[in-house]
Amino acid sequence: MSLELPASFQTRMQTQLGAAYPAFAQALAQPSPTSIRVNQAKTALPEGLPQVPWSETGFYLSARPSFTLDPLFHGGAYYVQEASSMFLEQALRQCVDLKEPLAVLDLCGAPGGKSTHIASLLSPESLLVANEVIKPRANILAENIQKWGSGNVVVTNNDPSHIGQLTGFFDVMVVDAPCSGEGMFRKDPDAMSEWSEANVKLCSERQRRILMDVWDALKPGGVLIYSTCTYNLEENEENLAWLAKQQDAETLALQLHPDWGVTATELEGMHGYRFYPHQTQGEGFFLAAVRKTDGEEARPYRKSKRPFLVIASKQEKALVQDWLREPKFWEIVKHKETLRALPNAWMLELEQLYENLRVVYGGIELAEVMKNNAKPLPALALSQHLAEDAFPAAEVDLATALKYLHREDVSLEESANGWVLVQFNGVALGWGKKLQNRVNNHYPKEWRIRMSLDEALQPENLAKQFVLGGQ
Ligand SMILES: C[S@@+](CC[C@H](N)C(=O)[O-])C[C@H]1O[C@@H](n2cnc3c(N)ncnc32)[C@H](O)[C@@H]1O
Repeated sequence: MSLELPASFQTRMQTQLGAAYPAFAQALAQPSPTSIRVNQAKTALPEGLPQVPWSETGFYLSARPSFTLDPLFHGGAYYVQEASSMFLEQALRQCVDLKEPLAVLDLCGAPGGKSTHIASLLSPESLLVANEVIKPRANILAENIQKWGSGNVVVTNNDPSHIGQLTGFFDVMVVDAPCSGEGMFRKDPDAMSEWSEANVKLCSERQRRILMDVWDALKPGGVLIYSTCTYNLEENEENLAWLAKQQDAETLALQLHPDWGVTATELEGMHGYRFYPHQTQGEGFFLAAVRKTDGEEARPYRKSKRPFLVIASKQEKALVQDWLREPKFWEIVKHKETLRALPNAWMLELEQLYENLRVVYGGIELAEVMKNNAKPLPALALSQHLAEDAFPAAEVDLATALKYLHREDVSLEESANGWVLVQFNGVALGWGKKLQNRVNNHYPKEWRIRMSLDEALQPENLAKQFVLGGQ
């Protein structure tokens, strides 16, 4: 495969890389590597897969399987993520004390690669706000957050300028900015057809606006991690140098292992890290960690008279009290018919978020309550916090798991009547309700597998190995 790179992009890269340009161009003609990041809260790390060097839970696959046909993918046991972007892990581990309870923002969150990664790295006592400005993309982010199952995450759908009004709210902010996508050319040829000099300029200006809009929401002393998947200086080093002129900001140096092949860069005292496909096994990527050296502290938040979060009644709480592993950790709130669990320690901050932002999803959606009856919701099935004995589980084979995820009728022979957690290889997929002579499939319509399963259900295909060794 050889890519027809835009002429002025080639000229730019020749200037930037000099003698290394032919190796770069050659690497772009190779297929892009496939990698996944494993959710250790749901499954063990695989044995025998080559590791992404800068991530403890990142692994390369030798080929790209049909992830849609792997139930563990739907169960949030792993996330398919480009390897270079997993370098975020190094920035967080090296610049932030992850044992502390932190308020963290992922500003440009959809579809959720970095948000799910951050959620796994934070302590359970932390709070992550995963934001996405484009509504349909915010819904996809919310779906992936529910499947990952962390619980201490709120998904919002706001413009950076709205979030910027939460002065001094966040200890850490990740800005994985929309960019011209030069680093994605071999993976996503559409990025190449949309590339132009004018678009690079437009992206750079938009990134500056985003950084300025959200800056006030970072605490003084807090860390902002800026990343793009593009190579040009305008969207990377030049933006950081510009930021340092506008605000009290300095970059933090990261320790690199020489084997990683990551390139350290510097412009006007601001440091960044570059991933080139001829030097690292991954796509093009840029990252810098910035510390805010001065600025306004958070103002004390005064709850408004009408609370935005309504605490559930004693009777309502009693319906779900045995469903979570550590009930004391959570506060149960009610909105319309829905009961949700939110981390107790963050209720004041959550009140502020619900008052000021458009919250698409928060905490763990537990149940819909009707006439003193609680119907468990999909997010609870996929939650890392579901109490083990709260519901009977039915382990199903691959064919049944796929039919369940396709929203077909399935039979769960062994289980008693009532709500049953459908699971594959020990990973929960969702709810079934067993009645006298049938099972109601409660997998959400919006999440169902849409492709035909005819071919996948052929015995020879069912026998194939899956990504994490299940079958
Ligand atoms: C590089 S993608 C984020 C990928 C994501 N962090 C992940 O790891 O899965 C950039 C995101 O920024 C969003 N975006 C576009 N314009 C924006 C703007 N003006 N302000 C903030 N975000 C924007 C896009 O919708 C897109 O989801």
